Amino acid sequence: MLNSDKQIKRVVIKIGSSSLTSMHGEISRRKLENLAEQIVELKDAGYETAVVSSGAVAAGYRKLGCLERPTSLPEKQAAASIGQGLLMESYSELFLSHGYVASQILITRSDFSDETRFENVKNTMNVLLDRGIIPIINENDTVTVDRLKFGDNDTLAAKVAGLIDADFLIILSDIDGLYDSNPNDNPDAKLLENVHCITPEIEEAAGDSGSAVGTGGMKSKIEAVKIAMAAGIDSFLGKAGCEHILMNAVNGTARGTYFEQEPDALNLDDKQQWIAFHSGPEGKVTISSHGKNAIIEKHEDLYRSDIQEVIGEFGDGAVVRILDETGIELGLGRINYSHEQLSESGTEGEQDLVPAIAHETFVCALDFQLPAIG
Ligand SMILES: Nc1ncnc2c1ncn2[C@@H]1O[C@H](COP(=O)(O)OP(=O)(O)O)[C@@H](O)[C@H]1O
Ligand SMILES: N[C@@H](CCC(=O)OP(=O)(O)O)C(=O)O
Repeated sequence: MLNSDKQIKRVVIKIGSSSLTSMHGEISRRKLENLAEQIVELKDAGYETAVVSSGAVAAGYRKLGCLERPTSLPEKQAAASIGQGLLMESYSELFLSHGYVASQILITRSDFSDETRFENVKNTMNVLLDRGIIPIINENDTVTVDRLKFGDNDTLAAKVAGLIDADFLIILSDIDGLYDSNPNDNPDAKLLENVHCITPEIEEAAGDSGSAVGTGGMKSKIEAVKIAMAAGIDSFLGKAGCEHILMNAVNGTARGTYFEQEPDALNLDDKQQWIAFHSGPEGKVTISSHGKNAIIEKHEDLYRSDIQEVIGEFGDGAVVRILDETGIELGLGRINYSHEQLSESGTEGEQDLVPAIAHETFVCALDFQLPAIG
């Protein structure tokens, strides 16, 4: 049940492979029609909707000649290049029959880690949404290498939700919500209807995928929810195929799990979200207890004189991890000096002209559950 009075206008809907395809590696027309009708129901009611759709590999592997979902990267990429086209063809045709235009956006992680490309994707999506188009987003599977992948579309959906300042993230899966333990292992697992904070117990309960086509399992859905929460976006996790699940989800009455932050929770602004989730930190700095006190307790800038050790190589403007004297990670921030400049000694006066890390570019690990950043 959604308790807050927050107005929902812009919604990101993530649809997992199993919610779109049959067990035999083909698009399920019945499932897709049902989903398209539900998205149209939201559009007709005035919601702006962006869809993050998985299913490219699952929809294409059979036509590639594989009997089951392939595991090698080239075969997955080849399957995706078949399946993605088929998926888009179906989405376009179904939405057009209801008077809506669909568009395709394929992105890679490097499109998000490059600030200019990040802005471009954002501007493109905003134009599409403002004009009533339904963007269908997926990872550009055919060109990404494992090391540089988002990896799963759950976290991609949460990052897209943050990118376009969505009000609500709906994750549709083959299960009707988050259970207090993995239902594949425990038949007595109970559905959690409302979650306000991702606790270690929840992380523990979230297991891997139970299906032959899903990839992320509940683990990646919880990672996604953490990203959405940090951006101030509430989420819902429910089962695709249930009647009016999307409309009921935005109305707060659907069966499933609602992830809703406490009203006084801190949120990251756009620039901090980029630092936290997209940048890819390039090095580390260890700071003094004086610096720690300044940036964490007093919310002040950090100066060169507070930096005790520089680890790795980075240019000025890079995002770095900030550690305390004992090596505990305090957070991430944008550094205004290169590693070489920091290693040079300067006079006191020069050191304090430009802060090493301005407080507004600091993302505190104690305030936000920062997911592992690759
Ligand atoms: N605590 C849990 N609660 C619910 N489902 C869980 C949990 N832990 C693991 N799972 C598994 O995660 C699956 C959903 O993830 P996944 O198969 O990747 O779906 P999708 O293809 O929709 O992304 C569920 O069907 C279930 O088997
Ligand atoms: N980009 C991949 C999806 C990967 C993925 O996250 O799948 P799922 O766990 O079903 O949401 C594809 O389209 O096949």
